[in-house]
Amino acid sequence: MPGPLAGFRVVELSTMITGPLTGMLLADMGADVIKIENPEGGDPFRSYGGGEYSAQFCSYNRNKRSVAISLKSETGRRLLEKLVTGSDVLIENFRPGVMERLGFGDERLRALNPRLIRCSITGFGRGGPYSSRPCYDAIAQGLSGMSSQFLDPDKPRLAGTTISDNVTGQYACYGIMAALLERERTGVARSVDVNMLDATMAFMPEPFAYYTQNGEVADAYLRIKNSQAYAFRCADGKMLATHMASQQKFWMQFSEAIGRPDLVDDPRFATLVGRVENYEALLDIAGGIFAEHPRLHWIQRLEQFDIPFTPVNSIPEVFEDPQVQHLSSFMTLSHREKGDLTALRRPVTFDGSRADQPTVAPPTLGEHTAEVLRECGLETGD
Ligand SMILES: CC(C)(COP(=O)(O)OP(=O)(O)OC[C@H]1O[C@@H](n2cnc3c(N)ncnc32)[C@H](O)[C@@H]1OP(=O)(O)O)[C@@H](O)C(=O)NCCC(=O)NCCSC(=O)C(=O)O
Repeated sequence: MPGPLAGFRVVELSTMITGPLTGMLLADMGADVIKIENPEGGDPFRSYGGGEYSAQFCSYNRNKRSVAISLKSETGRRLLEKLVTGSDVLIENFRPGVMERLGFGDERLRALNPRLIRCSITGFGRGGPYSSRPCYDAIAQGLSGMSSQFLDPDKPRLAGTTISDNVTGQYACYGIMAALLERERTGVARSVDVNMLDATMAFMPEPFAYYTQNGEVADAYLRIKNSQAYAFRCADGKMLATHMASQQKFWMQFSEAIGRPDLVDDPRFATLVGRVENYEALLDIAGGIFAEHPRLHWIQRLEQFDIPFTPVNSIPEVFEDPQVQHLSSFMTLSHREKGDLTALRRPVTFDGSRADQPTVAPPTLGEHTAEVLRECGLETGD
């Protein structure tokens, strides 16, 4: 595999999003990631929507190898033992206690390979009153206070995208990278623990700071007002968002762009604080103006006046967006049996080039079982 982590081996015992994302972030950097799956259907994410190659599963498992083997069988245990001995990192996102029951608790792992960096992802940590509960994205969003931050207090909504899961996977990767760097320098391999509750709170430090420093809760509406973000519906029904930021020059240019230079002298809107206080009034005035022309008109006009703005793109529109096309953000992965698949590229490039981006399609269940067993000197059924 090309990439800066080429030569590092990772064993991934993970399902759904958190652990698989962590593994994929390392695989995207060139690590050899071996995902061990329960032969009974594999990662449950595979069968979301039927089949074993769902869009959900494919989003988090490219550039990996899949081994389908029961870790409760003799061969499975021997394989894991060999893999642990020859790997740099082990990622698991089971509930606390599962690794011990499988016979691979901390002490055993350390004894098998003192250089192994073990990364454990849990819902709530390895101890404490909730530690044995099952955890999914919605649970961490609710417990962390994140759900309460979404507008309507009578109907708190979950963020549609799986923010807690994805953020946890990224923090786990951050921990692993730091541990790897330290191990390379000092020879000491540490255990990395990340839990979804802490990760989600760490992702949104502002409401906690705002509450402790100002004694009140800044809800999402207040934050939008403070951030000077506006969304408008244009004449063709399409949405457009602008950001006035804190800079006065953008406000002046905006007033000109919408044909209302007089607003600059309006005392309600003259300062940032005024515009926050009179957010609704400004939204009404500008909203009426945006409703007069289709979105394309406004895109051209706001660009001409150097306003920070964006169309609120639908997912199909993202593919068509000229900047997304310029960045080549998507790539095609080809699988021998499954055909072509469109996938996002790694969002990090080195030396201005995409050349070291690994491009292996997600594996089918057990695609590499025989290959990995052979590499470990084992035969199926041993
Ligand atoms: C996701 C979970 C709720 C799933 O709960 P469970 O299905 O009850 O799994 P557990 O982790 O408790 O236990 C896993 C069991 O599978 C067994 N197991 C695992 N792999 C194997 C293989 N290869 N062979 C045989 N048996 C296996 C393992 O030994 C355990 O058995 P026994 O020892 O016999 O019990 C939980 O794992 C969890 O809370 N994980 C931590 C937080 C997390 O990452 N959540 C998912 C985020 S993704 C997400 O939220 C989202 O998609 O949305």
